[in-house]
Amino acid sequence: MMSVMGNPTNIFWHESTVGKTERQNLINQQGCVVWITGLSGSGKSTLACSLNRELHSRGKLSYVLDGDNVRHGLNKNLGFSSEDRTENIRRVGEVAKLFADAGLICIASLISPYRKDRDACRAMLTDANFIEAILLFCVFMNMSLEVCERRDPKGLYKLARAGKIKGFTGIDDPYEPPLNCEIMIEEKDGVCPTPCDMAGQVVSYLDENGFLHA
Ligand SMILES: Nc1ncnc2c1ncn2[C@@H]1O[C@H](COP(=O)(O)OS(=O)(=O)O)[C@@H](OP(=O)(O)O)[C@H]1O
Ligand SMILES: Nc1ncnc2c1ncn2[C@@H]1O[C@H](COP(=O)(O)OP(=O)(O)O)[C@@H](O)[C@H]1O
Repeated sequence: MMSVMGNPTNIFWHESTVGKTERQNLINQQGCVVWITGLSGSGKSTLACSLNRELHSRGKLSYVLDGDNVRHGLNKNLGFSSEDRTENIRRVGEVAKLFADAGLICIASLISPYRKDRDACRAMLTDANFIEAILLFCVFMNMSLEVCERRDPKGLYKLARAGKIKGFTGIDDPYEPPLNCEIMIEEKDGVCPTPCDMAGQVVSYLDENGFLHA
Protein backbone atom coordinates (compact mmCIF):
# COMPACT_ATOMS: atom_id res chain seq x y z
CA MET A 1 0.00 0.00 0.00
CA MET A 2 1.21 3.54 -0.80
CA SER A 3 1.90 5.87 2.12
CA VAL A 4 -0.68 8.61 2.60
CA MET A 5 0.30 12.25 3.22
CA GLY A 6 -0.14 13.17 6.89
CA ASN A 7 -0.74 9.54 7.83
CA PRO A 8 2.45 7.72 6.95
CA THR A 9 2.40 3.96 6.63
CA ASN A 10 5.05 1.42 5.65
CA ILE A 11 7.82 3.13 7.60
CA PHE A 12 9.98 1.17 9.99
CA TRP A 13 12.28 2.09 12.87
CA HIS A 14 15.94 1.40 12.08
CA GLU A 15 18.08 0.66 15.15
CA SER A 16 21.54 2.25 15.29
CA THR A 17 24.54 0.08 16.08
CA VAL A 18 25.96 2.75 18.39
CA GLY A 19 23.69 3.13 21.41
CA LYS A 20 22.89 6.07 23.66
CA THR A 21 24.86 4.59 26.57
CA GLU A 22 27.96 4.35 24.38
CA ARG A 23 27.60 7.97 23.30
CA GLN A 24 27.10 9.08 26.91
CA ASN A 25 30.15 7.14 28.07
CA LEU A 26 32.19 8.88 25.37
CA ILE A 27 31.38 12.33 26.75
CA ASN A 28 30.76 11.40 30.39
CA GLN A 29 27.33 12.94 30.81
CA GLN A 30 23.68 11.97 30.41
CA GLY A 31 21.44 13.39 27.74
CA CYS A 32 18.43 15.32 28.95
CA VAL A 33 16.36 18.42 28.30
CA VAL A 34 16.18 21.53 30.45
CA TRP A 35 12.90 23.16 29.37
CA ILE A 36 12.75 26.85 30.32
CA THR A 37 9.26 28.39 30.28
CA GLY A 38 8.03 31.86 31.17
CA LEU A 39 6.72 35.15 29.88
CA SER A 40 8.56 37.19 27.26
CA GLY A 41 11.20 39.17 29.15
CA SER A 42 11.26 36.79 32.13
CA GLY A 43 14.91 35.91 31.47
CA LYS A 44 14.66 32.60 29.58
CA SER A 45 17.35 33.40 27.00
CA THR A 46 19.58 34.95 29.67
CA LEU A 47 19.40 31.78 31.76
CA ALA A 48 19.83 29.55 28.68
CA CYS A 49 23.01 31.44 27.71
CA SER A 50 24.46 31.51 31.17
CA LEU A 51 23.68 27.80 31.75
CA ASN A 52 25.19 26.87 28.39
CA ARG A 53 28.40 28.77 29.29
CA GLU A 54 28.60 27.24 32.79
CA LEU A 55 28.14 23.69 31.46
CA HIS A 56 30.73 24.33 28.74
CA SER A 57 33.26 25.54 31.31
CA ARG A 58 32.69 22.29 33.23
CA GLY A 59 33.43 20.29 30.07
CA LYS A 60 29.79 19.36 29.44
CA LEU A 61 28.25 19.44 25.99
CA SER A 62 25.02 21.41 25.76
CA TYR A 63 23.01 23.15 23.06
CA VAL A 64 20.38 25.88 23.22
CA LEU A 65 17.14 25.76 21.26
CA ASP A 66 15.73 29.26 21.67
CA GLY A 67 12.17 29.94 20.47
CA ASP A 68 13.15 33.21 18.80
CA ASN A 69 16.04 31.53 16.94
CA VAL A 70 14.21 28.35 15.92
CA ARG A 71 11.45 30.55 14.49
CA HIS A 72 14.05 31.90 12.00
CA GLY A 73 14.52 28.45 10.46
CA LEU A 74 12.80 25.18 11.35
CA ASN A 75 9.66 26.99 12.53
CA LYS A 76 9.63 30.00 10.24
CA ASN A 77 6.24 29.04 8.84
CA LEU A 78 4.63 29.33 12.29
CA GLY A 79 2.98 32.33 13.93
CA PHE A 80 1.44 32.84 17.36
CA SER A 81 -2.05 31.33 17.06
CA SER A 82 -2.67 28.62 19.66
CA GLU A 83 -2.36 25.95 16.91
CA ASP A 84 0.98 27.37 15.72
CA ARG A 85 2.36 27.65 19.25
CA THR A 86 1.37 24.02 19.85
CA GLU A 87 3.18 22.95 16.67
CA ASN A 88 6.18 25.13 17.61
CA ILE A 89 6.47 23.38 20.98
CA ARG A 90 5.90 19.93 19.48
CA ARG A 91 8.69 20.38 16.91
CA VAL A 92 11.14 21.77 19.45
CA GLY A 93 10.21 18.90 21.78
CA GLU A 94 11.01 16.38 19.03
CA VAL A 95 14.32 18.07 18.21
CA ALA A 96 15.21 18.27 21.92
CA LYS A 97 14.50 14.57 22.18
CA LEU A 98 17.02 13.89 19.40
CA PHE A 99 19.64 16.04 21.14
CA ALA A 100 19.03 14.22 24.44
CA ASP A 101 19.34 10.90 22.62
CA ALA A 102 22.64 12.13 21.18
CA GLY A 103 23.80 12.53 24.81
CA LEU A 104 23.66 16.34 24.99
CA ILE A 105 22.12 18.53 27.63
CA CYS A 106 19.59 20.33 25.49
CA ILE A 107 18.37 23.69 26.80
CA ALA A 108 15.00 24.60 25.26
CA SER A 109 13.95 28.17 25.91
CA LEU A 110 10.43 29.02 24.79
CA ILE A 111 7.46 30.84 26.27
CA SER A 112 5.54 27.54 25.86
CA PRO A 113 2.46 29.11 27.43
CA TYR A 114 0.07 26.16 27.38
CA ARG A 115 0.25 23.42 30.00
CA LYS A 116 -0.95 20.68 27.64
CA ASP A 117 1.89 21.38 25.17
CA ARG A 118 4.55 21.27 27.90
CA ASP A 119 2.99 18.08 29.31
CA ALA A 120 3.09 16.51 25.84
CA CYS A 121 6.86 17.22 25.65
CA ARG A 122 7.38 15.76 29.09
CA ALA A 123 5.52 12.61 28.02
CA MET A 124 7.62 12.48 24.82
CA LEU A 125 10.78 12.58 26.96
CA THR A 126 9.90 9.81 29.36
CA ASP A 127 12.40 6.98 28.98
CA ALA A 128 10.48 3.70 29.12
CA ASN A 129 13.72 1.69 29.30
CA PHE A 130 14.65 3.07 32.70
CA ILE A 131 11.56 2.60 34.89
CA GLU A 132 9.79 5.58 33.38
CA ALA A 133 12.69 7.98 34.04
CA ILE A 134 11.78 11.49 33.00
CA LEU A 135 14.47 13.16 30.88
CA LEU A 136 12.88 16.61 30.80
CA PHE A 137 13.23 19.12 33.62
CA CYS A 138 11.01 22.13 33.60
CA VAL A 139 12.42 25.47 34.78
CA PHE A 140 9.73 28.06 35.46
CA MET A 141 10.83 31.69 35.26
CA ASN A 142 8.36 32.93 37.85
CA MET A 143 8.66 36.65 37.13
CA SER A 144 5.65 38.92 37.41
CA LEU A 145 4.19 40.55 34.32
CA GLU A 146 5.17 43.89 35.91
CA VAL A 147 8.88 42.91 35.96
CA CYS A 148 8.77 41.61 32.37
CA GLU A 149 6.90 44.64 31.13
CA ARG A 150 9.31 47.01 32.90
CA ARG A 151 12.22 45.27 31.14
CA ASP A 152 10.54 45.11 27.71
CA PRO A 153 13.92 44.96 25.86
CA LYS A 154 12.27 44.55 22.45
CA GLY A 155 9.44 47.06 23.05
CA LEU A 156 6.88 44.32 22.35
CA TYR A 157 4.79 44.85 25.50
CA LYS A 158 4.45 48.51 24.56
CA LEU A 159 3.22 47.53 21.09
CA ALA A 160 0.87 44.92 22.58
CA ARG A 161 -0.58 47.45 25.06
CA ALA A 162 -1.12 49.84 22.15
CA GLY A 163 -3.01 47.08 20.31
CA LYS A 164 -0.35 46.90 17.59
CA ILE A 165 0.43 43.24 18.34
CA LYS A 166 -2.57 40.98 18.86
CA GLY A 167 -2.46 37.83 20.97
CA PHE A 168 0.63 38.74 22.97
CA THR A 169 1.33 36.36 25.86
CA GLY A 170 0.44 37.92 29.22
CA ILE A 171 -1.51 40.77 27.61
CA ASP A 172 -4.26 39.25 25.48
CA ASP A 173 -3.11 35.64 25.27
CA PRO A 174 -2.85 33.33 28.28
CA TYR A 175 0.22 32.01 30.12
CA GLU A 176 -0.54 28.91 32.21
CA PRO A 177 2.11 28.53 34.96
CA PRO A 178 3.45 25.00 35.48
CA LEU A 179 1.97 22.91 38.29
CA ASN A 180 4.84 20.42 38.26
CA CYS A 181 8.11 22.24 37.54
CA GLU A 182 11.38 20.82 38.89
CA ILE A 183 13.06 24.21 39.29
CA MET A 184 11.60 27.64 39.91
CA ILE A 185 13.50 30.89 39.42
CA GLU A 186 11.96 33.77 41.35
CA GLU A 187 12.65 37.08 42.99
CA LYS A 188 13.69 37.07 46.64
CA ASP A 189 12.91 40.20 48.67
CA GLY A 190 12.20 41.98 45.40
CA VAL A 191 15.60 41.05 43.92
CA CYS A 192 15.99 38.83 40.87
CA PRO A 193 18.85 36.29 41.07
CA THR A 194 21.81 37.08 38.83
CA PRO A 195 22.24 35.07 35.57
CA CYS A 196 25.12 33.23 37.26
CA ASP A 197 22.96 32.31 40.28
CA MET A 198 20.12 31.14 38.04
CA ALA A 199 22.50 28.91 36.09
CA GLY A 200 23.98 27.64 39.38
CA GLN A 201 20.54 26.55 40.55
CA VAL A 202 20.04 24.44 37.40
CA VAL A 203 23.59 23.02 37.39
CA SER A 204 23.13 21.90 41.03
CA TYR A 205 19.91 20.15 40.04
CA LEU A 206 21.60 18.35 37.12
CA ASP A 207 24.56 17.40 39.30
CA GLU A 208 22.40 16.10 42.17
CA ASN A 209 20.42 14.01 39.71
CA GLY A 210 23.51 12.44 38.16
CA PHE A 211 23.34 14.04 34.70
CA LEU A 212 26.87 15.46 34.77
CA HIS A 213 28.42 11.99 34.71
CA ALA A 214 27.82 8.94 32.49
N1 LIG B 1 2.13 37.34 20.08
C1 LIG B 1 3.28 37.04 20.67
N2 LIG B 1 3.28 36.45 21.90
C2 LIG B 1 4.45 36.14 22.47
N3 LIG B 1 5.68 36.39 21.94
C3 LIG B 1 5.72 36.97 20.72
C4 LIG B 1 4.53 37.33 20.05
N4 LIG B 1 4.89 37.90 18.86
C5 LIG B 1 6.23 37.90 18.80
N5 LIG B 1 6.75 37.34 19.93
C6 LIG B 1 8.20 37.11 20.10
O1 LIG B 1 8.38 35.72 19.96
C7 LIG B 1 9.12 35.16 21.04
C8 LIG B 1 8.43 33.93 21.61
O2 LIG B 1 8.58 32.84 20.77
P1 LIG B 1 8.34 31.37 21.34
O3 LIG B 1 8.62 30.45 20.23
O4 LIG B 1 9.12 31.20 22.59
O5 LIG B 1 6.77 31.40 21.69
S1 LIG B 1 5.78 30.19 21.99
O6 LIG B 1 6.47 29.27 22.91
O7 LIG B 1 5.45 29.54 20.72
O8 LIG B 1 4.58 30.80 22.61
C9 LIG B 1 9.16 36.21 22.12
O9 LIG B 1 10.51 36.21 22.55
P2 LIG B 1 10.96 36.12 24.08
O10 LIG B 1 10.91 37.53 24.54
O11 LIG B 1 12.36 35.61 23.99
O12 LIG B 1 10.08 35.22 24.87
C10 LIG B 1 8.78 37.52 21.43
O13 LIG B 1 9.93 38.25 21.15
N1 LIG C 1 18.48 37.69 36.23
C1 LIG C 1 18.36 38.86 35.63
N2 LIG C 1 18.64 40.00 36.28
C2 LIG C 1 18.51 41.19 35.66
N3 LIG C 1 18.12 41.35 34.38
C3 LIG C 1 17.82 40.26 33.69
C4 LIG C 1 17.92 38.95 34.27
N4 LIG C 1 17.55 38.04 33.36
C5 LIG C 1 17.24 38.74 32.25
N5 LIG C 1 17.40 40.06 32.44
C6 LIG C 1 17.17 41.12 31.43
O1 LIG C 1 15.79 41.06 31.10
C7 LIG C 1 15.60 41.22 29.70
C8 LIG C 1 14.85 40.01 29.15
O2 LIG C 1 15.66 38.87 29.29
P1 LIG C 1 15.61 37.69 28.22
O3 LIG C 1 16.59 36.67 28.67
O4 LIG C 1 15.75 38.23 26.84
O5 LIG C 1 14.11 37.15 28.45
P2 LIG C 1 13.23 36.17 27.57
O6 LIG C 1 14.16 35.29 26.79
O7 LIG C 1 12.41 35.42 28.57
O8 LIG C 1 12.39 37.06 26.70
C9 LIG C 1 16.99 41.40 29.10
O9 LIG C 1 17.22 42.76 28.91
C10 LIG C 1 17.92 40.83 30.15
O10 LIG C 1 19.17 41.45 30.13
